[in-house]
Amino acid sequence: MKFTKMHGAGNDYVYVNCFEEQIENPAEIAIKVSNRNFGIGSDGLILIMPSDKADVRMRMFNSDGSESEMCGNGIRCVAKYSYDHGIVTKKEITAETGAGILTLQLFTGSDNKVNRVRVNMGKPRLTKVEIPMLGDPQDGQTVNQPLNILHTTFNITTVSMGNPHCVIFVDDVESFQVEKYGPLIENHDLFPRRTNVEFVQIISRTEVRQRTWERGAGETLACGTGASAVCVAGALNGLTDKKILNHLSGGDLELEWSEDGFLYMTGPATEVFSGEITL
Ligand SMILES: N[C@H](CCC[C@H](N)C(=O)O)C(=O)O
Repeated sequence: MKFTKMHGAGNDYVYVNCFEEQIENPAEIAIKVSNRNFGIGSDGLILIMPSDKADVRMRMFNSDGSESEMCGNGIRCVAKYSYDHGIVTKKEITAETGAGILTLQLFTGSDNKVNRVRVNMGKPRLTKVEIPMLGDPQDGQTVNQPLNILHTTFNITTVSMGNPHCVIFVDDVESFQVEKYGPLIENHDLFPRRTNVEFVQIISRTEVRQRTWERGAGETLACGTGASAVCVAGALNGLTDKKILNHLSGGDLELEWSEDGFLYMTGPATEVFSGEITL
């Protein structure tokens, strides 16, 4: 199988060009190639596919083999690959994802290769049914609600960007035990399809620092849908403005929850190397 290794702010995936390759068992391949000792090493597998609804289609699989509806860092790299390798020739393209058809603006460097992408991530979904999460649908949005984990009470705000996110604001994110609490919340009964978990320290009304425990992948260096959810959660809680700079462990993302209701994410996309692997 031919592949290209790419990352968005350190959130790294193995990409397969399915305009040229056919992948029969993506979940199994995701587990195998993601292994950082016995495989290629990545946070998961992303397929770049033809679409009859958009310029390209993305399917995304976490390192545990589970498929997600959307991947923010991944879709920027899909756009980069598609332009750099001639699948698309325009600098504004559409991509079919599990979260709907998204519009992306591509920015190139002096080498005419894409290095930054601005994604219209769509509108955040805020009802319990849309997250999805248990609870009375009549209760409306989940903003700053208590959740007890191991005798500690966390105040959670839940947002879907097509995939579920549970956002928790903490005083000191660097010292926070992400690996202790992340999996307990990811797999909590409250979330029938599990959830991604974002731990966020407010730096100012326009700047935050985020660490992420991802559904199906563990702690990653960045999470684009998670950063989008954090932008929404910060505004809903009155802690941030609707346009923020998010410092993730692997790099920075710019987020804006615009007046039109759409969430815009802007960030880097980097190609590391290409190769071939016998599975
Ligand atoms: N683990 C996520 C998918 C990857 C999201 C993240 N890598 C991003 O950049 O949005 C989930 O199962 O919903």
